[in-house]
Amino acid sequence: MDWDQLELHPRIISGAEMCSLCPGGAVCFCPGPAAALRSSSLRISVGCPILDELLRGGLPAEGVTELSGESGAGKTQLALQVCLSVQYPTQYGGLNAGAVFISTEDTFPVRRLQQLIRGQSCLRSDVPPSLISSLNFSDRVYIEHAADLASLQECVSRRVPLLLARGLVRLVVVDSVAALFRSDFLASDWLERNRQLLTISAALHHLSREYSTPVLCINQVTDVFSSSDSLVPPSSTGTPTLAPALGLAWANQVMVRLMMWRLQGTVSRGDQSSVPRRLQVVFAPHLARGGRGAGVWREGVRGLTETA
Ligand SMILES: Nc1ncnc2c1ncn2[C@@H]1O[C@H](COP(=O)(O)OP(=O)(O)OP(=O)(O)O)[C@@H](O)[C@H]1O
Repeated sequence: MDWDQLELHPRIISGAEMCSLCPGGAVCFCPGPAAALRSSSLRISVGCPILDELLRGGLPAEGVTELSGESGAGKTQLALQVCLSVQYPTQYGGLNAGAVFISTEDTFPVRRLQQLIRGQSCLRSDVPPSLISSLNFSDRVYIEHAADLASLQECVSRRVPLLLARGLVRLVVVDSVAALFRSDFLASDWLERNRQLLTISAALHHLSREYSTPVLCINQVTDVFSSSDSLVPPSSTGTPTLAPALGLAWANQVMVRLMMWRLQGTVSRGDQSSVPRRLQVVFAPHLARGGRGAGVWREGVRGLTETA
C-alpha cells in the first residue's frame, strides 16, 4: 500500500491566508492554522524520536490537534505519554507544566499512567535520570470527568481555565470528543449536534489561544462505504474503510489531524511483543503526509525502526 497516494481529505490546506477553521464565511473563532504555527515554533515531544521526526518535533504547542483511530489503536496511550512529556523543560520537548486530561467515556487509566511514569527512564533515554526522578509526574496530571456535553462545556469554560491561568497546566486532552456526540444525539438531531460541536470547538480554540496551550482531542472512527470518502483501510484486506467520526463540521475545526490504527502481525522486542500500529499525518499546515509504524510497549508508544 502506498500510503501517500491515499485521498486523505478533500480540503486544501496551503497558504498562510487560508483559515481552514472558518470556511465559507463562518464566524471566525481562530487566527488560522498557519498563524497559530507562526506564533510559536514550540513543539511538545510525543516521547519518541521516531514519531517526533514524523511530526517535525512533536505536537504544535498551540491549536487543536486531533488523534483519531479505531478502538485499541493506542490513542489513549499516546495521549497519556504526551501528558508526561509536557512536564519536561523545553530543551527536552516539554513546556514545563502539567496536563489536564478530560475523560468522557471510561474511567481514567490511573494504573497505566503510573506504569508509564515508571517507564520514563527507559522511554526517555535522552533525559538525565536525575531530572526524571526529580519530576512528580502524577501530581501534574489533572483528571476531569465529563459524562455529558453540559459537563464538558462547564469543564472547559470554568475549571480548565483556572488551571491554565494559574500556570499549572499547558496541555488539554479530551478523550474523547466523539463519545458525547454519539450518546447525546439521535441521527435526526444533526443540526443541533453541529451547533454543539461548534460551541465546544470554539471553547477549545479559545483556551488554546488565550493561554497559548495545545489541545489534543481524541476522536473515534466510523465505517465508510464510499471509497472516495475513505481515509484508511483497517487492514490490508479490510472493507469497509475507516474515517474519523463527527464529519466535516468537526474536521474543519481541527488544525492537525493524525490517525492511528492497528496493523496485522506482531512485533517483538526483548520479552515484549506488540501488535504493530501506524501513526499517520492526515493533514497539518506544517507537515507532509506520511506515517510511521509504532508499537505499544510497557514503557509507552515507540515508533518502529524501518527494519523492525
Ligand atoms: N501495559 C501495557 N503494555 C503494553 N501494551 C499495552 C499496555 N496497556 C495497553 N496496551 C496496549 O494498548 C492498547 C489499548 O490502547 P488505548 O487504550 O490507547 O486504545 P484507544 O485507541 O484509546 O482505544 P479506545 O478508542 O477503545 O479507547 C491495548 O489493546 C494494548 O495493545
